[in-house]
Amino acid sequence: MTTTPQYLLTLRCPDRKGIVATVTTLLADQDLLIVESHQFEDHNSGMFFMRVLFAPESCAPIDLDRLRDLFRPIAERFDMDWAFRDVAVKPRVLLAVSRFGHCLYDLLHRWRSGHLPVEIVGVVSNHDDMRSFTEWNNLPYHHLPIAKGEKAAQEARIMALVDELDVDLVVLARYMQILSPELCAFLDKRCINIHHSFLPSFKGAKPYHQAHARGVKVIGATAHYVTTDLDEGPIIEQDTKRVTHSRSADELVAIGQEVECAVLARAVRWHVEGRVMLNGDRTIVFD
Ligand SMILES: Nc1nc2c(c(=O)[nH]1)N[C@@H](CN(C=O)c1ccc(C(=O)N[C@@H](CCC(=O)O)C(=O)O)cc1)CN2
Repeated sequence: MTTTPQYLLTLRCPDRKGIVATVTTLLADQDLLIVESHQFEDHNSGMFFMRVLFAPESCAPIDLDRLRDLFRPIAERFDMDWAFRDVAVKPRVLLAVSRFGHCLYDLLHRWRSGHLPVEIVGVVSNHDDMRSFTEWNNLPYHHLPIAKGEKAAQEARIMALVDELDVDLVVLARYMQILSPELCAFLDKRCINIHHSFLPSFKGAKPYHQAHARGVKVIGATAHYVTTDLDEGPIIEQDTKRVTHSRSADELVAIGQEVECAVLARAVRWHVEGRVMLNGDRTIVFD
């Protein structure tokens, strides 16, 4: 059964009268039907954000470059940062993992079940633990260990892989290495990490043990874009789970894994569906 082609417009610009009217008039003039539309004005920054999913009335594919040419004068008039994309073109995703596989298993299950609109092009790791599971999923496994003092060389191989595989998004699915400022800059706005705490609490490598020592009654997980400042990147999604005094640190680890998987999967899906827009050090999520 052929599905109607769908396209996405995302934009941000200084807020002023007539943005929505002008954008939707152009789409209507081109016989394009709006399927879903979200907009938000940030009073503090005076910036306006918009996401429009649209489809051709004719149900026939459109010439996206022609639409871009028609839209460009509008974008210049409103000083927009904008992008059109064909929803059928799936973003190419590279997953990164260390020893804990729960987020990797979950993402690959959702992908194989058709619940994640991406093309997973491989898995990279500084350990060999997840090779068999990855290759069982018919995906290439790139084992890039970090020899003492060789972090820069290992990161250079990661950057080369990202270019070779034409990767649109790197997902740190419990990749337990701190990325250098150079790698963060190379992956700017296209690298999502799952941190196993309800940020800003308990940054660093062992948040569940920190949480247990603090005696918290709620634990959680946070998906965020990766920046040089550890666990400080713009937050995309968070969730929590109540816990009691009776839980050991290891039990918190087990309870938290469920939350990590759900939070990371939502953040990745929203990112690849163009539902996440950066607003300074924060995000706007049109879910
Ligand atoms: N530049 C960034 N790199 C990474 C981030 C980030 O936000 N910015 N997030 C981490 C993931 N993470 C927590 O979510 C995390 C990973 C690793 C560590 C850490 O201290 N690692 C040690 C080595 C630990 C080991 O070998 O097991 C280290 O790198 O020296 C803290 C937090 C991913 N990277």
